[in-house]
Amino acid sequence: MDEEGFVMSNVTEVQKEKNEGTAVPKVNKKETKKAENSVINVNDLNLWYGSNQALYEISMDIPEERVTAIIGPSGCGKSTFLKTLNRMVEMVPIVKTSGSINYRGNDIFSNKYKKEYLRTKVGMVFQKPNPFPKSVYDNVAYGPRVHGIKKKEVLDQIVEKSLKDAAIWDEVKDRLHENAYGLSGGQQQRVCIARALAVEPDVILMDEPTSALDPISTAKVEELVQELKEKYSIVIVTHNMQQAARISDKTAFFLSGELIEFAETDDLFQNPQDKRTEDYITGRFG
Ligand SMILES: Nc1ncnc2c1ncn2[C@@H]1O[C@H](COP(=O)(O)OP(=O)(O)OP(=O)(O)O)[C@@H](O)[C@H]1O
Repeated sequence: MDEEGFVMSNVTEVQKEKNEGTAVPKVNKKETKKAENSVINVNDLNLWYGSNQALYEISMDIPEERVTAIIGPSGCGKSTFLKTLNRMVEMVPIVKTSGSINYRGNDIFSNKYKKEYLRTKVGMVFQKPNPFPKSVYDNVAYGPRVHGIKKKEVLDQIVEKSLKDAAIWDEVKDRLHENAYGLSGGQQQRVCIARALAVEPDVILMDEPTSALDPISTAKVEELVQELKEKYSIVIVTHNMQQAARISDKTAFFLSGELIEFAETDDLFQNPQDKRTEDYITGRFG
């Protein structure tokens, strides 16, 4: 049975309705044959917003050059977990954590570790496209300029390569100096991905990057994710289980701040080991 087939057989009518509006053209999921190395190791992570605990004893290894999906009902801690991986969650001053996260073997919570460096290497793409009110060119050149790159030829090369890697070059190459707000939502999201790529990240965190997009733009971003995993490790939060099944290699199911199950995506959807995972993917709750 093909990928859509198995998902449809597992996802009930309730869930189909929830995913309504996501009649996304089929994406060819690229199979990864490489040996699995991990890029981020999370151990016994707990997180509190003030006195409210949002994450409980999370341990998982994020694989290198693969797509990891985070699924689970609203409020289960998906975004919190994602934003902890590059310490953006600490922008909320009441946040406290315990446990460890190592990025390429380095403890990201260590005083010696620079958050700015971490956020360059572990970049983020948000739910709603959020270009700066600047030209397409200046959006993509922003990060490299902050890192001190001034030469026009070098910036030109970075901008072109990043836009090509984000599969948007052909659509914007004649509009580089127009305001990015003039692009469609789907184009803006790919410019935001290009902006993230321009500082040469290693890991890309995506927080529901297609939830504000129409099905065609969603398919383009999903295809792009398949291209990007050749070079980058991707972690994507999605509400949409069909999307997780379409594009991810591994899936983590979160519930009430706990990691319930983390497995190869096909295994998690076809043969969930935990009853709570099964109930969720068959639409019994959430
Ligand atoms: N800035 C914040 N201050 C206080 N509590 C927060 C904050 N952000 C999130 N929380 C709490 O942390 C818990 C997890 O929220 P989080 O946004 O990570 O869940 P989620 O699974 O991403 O939800 P959704 O799918 O609705 O986006 C929730 O109980 C939420 O109320």
